[in-house]
Amino acid sequence: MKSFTHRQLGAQILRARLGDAVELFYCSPLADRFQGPARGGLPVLFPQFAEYGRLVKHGFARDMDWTLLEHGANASCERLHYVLEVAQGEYPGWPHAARLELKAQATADAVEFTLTVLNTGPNEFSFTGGLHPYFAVDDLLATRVLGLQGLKASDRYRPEFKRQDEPALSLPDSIFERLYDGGSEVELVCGQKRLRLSASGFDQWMVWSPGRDGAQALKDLPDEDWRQFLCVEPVIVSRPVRLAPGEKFTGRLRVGLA
Ligand SMILES: O=P(O)(O)OC[C@H]1O[C@@H](O)[C@H](O)[C@@H](O)[C@@H]1O
Repeated sequence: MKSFTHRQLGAQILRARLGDAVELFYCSPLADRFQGPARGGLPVLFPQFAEYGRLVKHGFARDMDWTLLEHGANASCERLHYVLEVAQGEYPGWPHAARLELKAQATADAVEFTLTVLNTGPNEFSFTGGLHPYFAVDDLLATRVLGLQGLKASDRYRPEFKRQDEPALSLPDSIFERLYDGGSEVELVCGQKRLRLSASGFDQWMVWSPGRDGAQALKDLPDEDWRQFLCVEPVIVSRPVRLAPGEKFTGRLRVGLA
């Protein structure tokens, strides 16, 4: 089985296939022209989500070279295992030590991503972050996210929005950024493609799309490609995870057919 295309920088999975035919992720065709994380696939965000803190946007883990510990495949399964050891004092502004591991596993009916964070230093620390999948869709404007109904939400561009009342979320052609609180399982529906996303450990979903105008501001994304993906991200934002020395966090995202 061959599902994953990946690279050491950020342990970023660029492509993943579910079964024989379903491409899970969008990845920008311009990615190779730019340094840093690719616009697409599955970036890992740690120890800070976006600009919710004083560190660099989305934290430093996506800009560091991880070590590939294992990559194995047989007829029914493919496995990847990356590790990042962060030594105390290595990253300015973050005086802690941690071992991050990203494991990915593809089988015929699901692809699963597991991020663990182990505090390897002498002091407690807290972090935010998560996984930032760019799910490939045929047309963002025909895409719906189900399973968010009743959840509290905060919307960066519509501060009056507080709760999802409609059963389905549909996306506009303008920039969209909404953080949903809770909800361990959602469905992403676009035409024939129906994906079930199940998360554990992470306790919020960030739904993000740059929209038509936002895409023009992103140099690493062709202007018209904003319609080809939607980010539905299992994250930790509002309630940072605290880890005592020796404690470990586990966050998981499973993607299967709905
Ligand atoms: O361009 P970046 O740094 O990869 O971030 C993309 C987007 O990622 C989303 O998770 C954030 O909610 C947005 O605020 C952010 O713009």
